[in-house]
Amino acid sequence: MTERGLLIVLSGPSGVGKGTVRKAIFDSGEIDFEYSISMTTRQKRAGEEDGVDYFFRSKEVFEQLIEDGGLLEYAEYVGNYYGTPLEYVEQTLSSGKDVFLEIEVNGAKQVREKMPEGIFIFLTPPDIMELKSRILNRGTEKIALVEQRLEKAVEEIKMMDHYDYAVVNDKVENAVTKIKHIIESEHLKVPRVINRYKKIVEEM
Ligand SMILES: Nc1ncnc2c1ncn2[C@@H]1O[C@H](COP(=O)(O)OP(=O)(O)OP(=O)(O)O)[C@@H](O)[C@H]1O
Ligand SMILES: Nc1nc2c(ncn2[C@@H]2O[C@H](COP(=O)(O)O)[C@@H](O)[C@H]2O)c(=O)[nH]1
Repeated sequence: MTERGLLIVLSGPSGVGKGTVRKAIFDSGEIDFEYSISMTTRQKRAGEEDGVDYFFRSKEVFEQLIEDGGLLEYAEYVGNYYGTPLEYVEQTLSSGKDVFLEIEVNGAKQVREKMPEGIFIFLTPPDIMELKSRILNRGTEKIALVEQRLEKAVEEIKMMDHYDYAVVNDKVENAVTKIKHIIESEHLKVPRVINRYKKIVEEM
């Protein structure tokens, strides 16, 4: 039987750098995982592509998927829905590949309840002013929305103690190194290693 992949959940306030760090880990080529593309009802930003950055769907389609049980988790975040399609996550983990989720805290809490074997990492900014300047510099949100996201951020940072690991994203390379170590260590945990040996012995 194929060993189930590892579920890696990266949370943290909007603008902290989750996407930047995840892409840098992937581009390093040292850690293999599949990124779970989320679904959202928010408007596409300039440069974003459907099926790459998100599955951009209407509120009606999203609500139907909730009703059909098609989401592993979902949350409403500053006026829009965001959620993780269940089938992709389940199939990919079953095929033995690691899956990486990049989601906000309420969604992560739901995943913790359903898949407690996952690793839950909280990415935090060095301070709130740095977070504000990252969101502003990204230039994707109007000022009123930046303020709303910052208010959310304060609440989200208070939920850090629900996570297994906390990583400060001061410099991208520091956060990348730490998260790579976390993932590598999880793969070295005894139950996983025993499983791997079992498979080798069975194939002998
Ligand atoms: N360590 C860092 N130092 C300075 N700037 C950073 C750092 N990490 C990310 N950034 C910048 O901060 C901005 C936000 O990063 P990014 O979009 O990756 O955040 P995010 O957490 O994925 O946001 P969201 O949750 O809203 O999608 C980007 O402009 C990115 O280049
Ligand atoms: N609970 C979930 N949160 C998600 C998901 N995909 C993204 N997100 C988070 O939403 C906010 C806002 O994202 P943005 O793209 O509008 O800046 C941010 O914290 C994302 O991480 C998801 O599937 N579920």
